[in-house]
Amino acid sequence: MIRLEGVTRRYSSRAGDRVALDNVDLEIGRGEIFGVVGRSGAGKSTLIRTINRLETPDGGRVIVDGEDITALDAKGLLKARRRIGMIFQHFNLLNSKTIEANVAFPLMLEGRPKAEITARVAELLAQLGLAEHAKKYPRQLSGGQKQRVGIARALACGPQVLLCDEATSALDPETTEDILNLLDQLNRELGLTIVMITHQMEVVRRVCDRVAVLKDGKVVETGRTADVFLNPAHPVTQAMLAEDDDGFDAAMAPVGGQMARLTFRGASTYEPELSRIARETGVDYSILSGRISRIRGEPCGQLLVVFTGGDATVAMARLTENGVAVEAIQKEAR
Ligand SMILES: Nc1ncnc2c1ncn2[C@@H]1O[C@H](COP(=O)(O)OP(=O)(O)OP(=O)(O)O)[C@@H](O)[C@H]1O
Repeated sequence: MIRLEGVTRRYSSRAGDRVALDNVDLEIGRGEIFGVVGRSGAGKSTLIRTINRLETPDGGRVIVDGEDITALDAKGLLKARRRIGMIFQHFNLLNSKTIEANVAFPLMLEGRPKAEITARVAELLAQLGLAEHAKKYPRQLSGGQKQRVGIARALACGPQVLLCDEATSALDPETTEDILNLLDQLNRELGLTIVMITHQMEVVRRVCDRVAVLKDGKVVETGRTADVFLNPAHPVTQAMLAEDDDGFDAAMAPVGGQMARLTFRGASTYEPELSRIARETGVDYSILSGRISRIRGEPCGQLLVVFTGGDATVAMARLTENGVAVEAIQKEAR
């Protein structure tokens, strides 16, 4: 659905040249929810803005639904943008206009007939639970309601793609959950392809099918969210996930024995494999840290344990045979 091929974007300033995107290749499938994460300044905003050409790349191509966005003239670009909606961290609503006028705005720009606009706006406001707010102004709404208006406006022209620029970063956790549920629902019901940039790992864990990690304008890691989050390969991914976790430092644990990280996925998450195998092999274990959660709906758990007594190597082999991913950790090496 969306393909970035060798996309490069440079900025020049008095302080010197800066490469915000460095030869980025990325493929996002139709109907996917795709997350882009990275530290501040990694190039996330620049990347998402090349998809609707709010940023024009210096090199490379951006293909959306078979069309080269980078090659379009002004008229072609306007047309293409109807297929690509966007929402923002601070909503970017027109504060002097009512909610219904905000949602009507892109349809008016398109010159649609008045009766059609009225009907479409009513439909969108009802769909997003905003009907009772139609005559209000943005300042009279909460952050979550404002983001719903942003989504209604972004959907007005019936896009295939929705770009979300830190769409939940200004919202409290409960409202974030509400907006993520809504995006999830729109993805399923409309088949909408969603690209979201965020610094909130929890947002990716909750809704993204796949994720890309950016560092210094380069994609350093990409894959299915569960694969990347349970087994992060790049140091920046590892660091961002560790900050998001409880910050537990295994090296500080005052225990001897064989330390291991165990990863359970799918149904095995709920099976008592560890205690069964410990009993059968005669090892003892202490749990140093643990987390059981869902990543994009898939149950998964990760435990950091120390095996003492018995033969830890046998216990780890048995766990592996039973579908648990086992990573032995050399304490000194951490
Ligand atoms: N208009 C601009 N002019 C000059 N440099 C820019 C401009 N926009 C972005 N940059 C630089 O490009 C790099 C990438 O910026 P970008 O905003 O894409 O990163 P980001 O990952 O979205 O960061 P943040 O999470 O802080 O928003 C940064 O070094 C930034 O300073």
